[in-house]
Amino acid sequence: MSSQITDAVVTITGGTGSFGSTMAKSLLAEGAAEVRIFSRDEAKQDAMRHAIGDPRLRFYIGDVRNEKSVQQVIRGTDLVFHAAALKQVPSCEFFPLEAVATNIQGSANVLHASIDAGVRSVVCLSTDKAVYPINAMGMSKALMEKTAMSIARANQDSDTTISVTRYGNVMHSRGSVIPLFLEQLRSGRPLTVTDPNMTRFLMSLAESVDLVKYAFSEATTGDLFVRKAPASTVGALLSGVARVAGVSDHEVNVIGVRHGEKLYESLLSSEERANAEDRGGYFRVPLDTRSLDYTPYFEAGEGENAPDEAYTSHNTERLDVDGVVALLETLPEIQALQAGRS
Ligand SMILES: O=c1ccn([C@@H]2O[C@H](COP(=O)(O)OP(=O)(O)O[C@H]3O[C@H](CO)[C@H](O)[C@H](O)[C@H]3O)[C@@H](O)[C@H]2O)c(=O)[nH]1
Repeated sequence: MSSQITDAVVTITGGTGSFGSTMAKSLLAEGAAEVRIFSRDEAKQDAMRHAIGDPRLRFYIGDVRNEKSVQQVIRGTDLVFHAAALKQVPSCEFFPLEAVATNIQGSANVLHASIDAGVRSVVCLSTDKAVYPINAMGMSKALMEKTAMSIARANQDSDTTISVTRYGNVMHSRGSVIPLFLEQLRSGRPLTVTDPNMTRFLMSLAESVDLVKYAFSEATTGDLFVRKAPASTVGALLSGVARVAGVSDHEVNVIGVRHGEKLYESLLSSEERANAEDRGGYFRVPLDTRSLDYTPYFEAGEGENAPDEAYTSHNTERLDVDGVVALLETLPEIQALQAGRS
């Protein structure tokens, strides 16, 4: 794996986010020749430049919607991690065409530019919200996946391997529920809980970086990878967060399910799971290589595997409060919080 990174030129689209900066540090530590950060916001780029301070880190202002800017950063690149996206459920709900432009059309720009430039491998980041999508963010990510797969199918003889990774909620990510609960506990406000029985997959940022690297080193073009992950109810998560914060007595305010929100998430649909290869810690769903012959879709059966049960946050390994606490205590942010208290 390292040998593929050593001396490589890597582009990370949407590279100033928490995924991008963690991945960039890891690539630099593994001996990448150059890591190109492609994003829209010069202030975030400046902050990252100061925080990491490595001359091999190069910054490109641009937008995945703008083909020219994408072509410019990708020229001369060996590997691409495509993380740029509109990810917030409400903003995509209000502005779905913006999600189409960035998440679907922008991804197509990245993929075409990568093939044209002879990039070795492109990994596109997707989300559990793309499975049985109910909101515009998930729908646009589902279509990004389909776009990636159709471009992979049409370019199987090219030098470029295209793959997709899907992961669920990243614990303690910006704007997510764990920092919100911590802030509510710190300020003595009631904890706002949507539905204590709702479940979510739990994954750390380090694990999401591992999944993307796994896809990069293992993929045949058109593969989709999912990392198996435990889940918990929001009720158990809340109790776990309170315990690591050292708060035993707190008020809970049940606010109800938010717009566009599911009771549980799925990482694999039932059809995908039936066709998935179980690789221990990961599932690999290979490309459906059917040609442009429409007949098998409409008239003939193909003896495919019968649909299995979907892989969801309701039926994966379920952590109780002790399990949630053990997982939380592996996060650097929680370790810093606990160190500050002792
Ligand atoms: O005040 C709150 C906020 C959230 N939750 C619950 O906590 C869980 C996690 O909520 P997050 O907001 O952390 O994560 P979401 O699954 O809702 O989705 C988040 O991650 C997505 C990426 O997958 C998008 O970025 C999205 O906009 C962002 O909210 C959910 O069950 C939610 O109902 C609460 O109980 N109380």
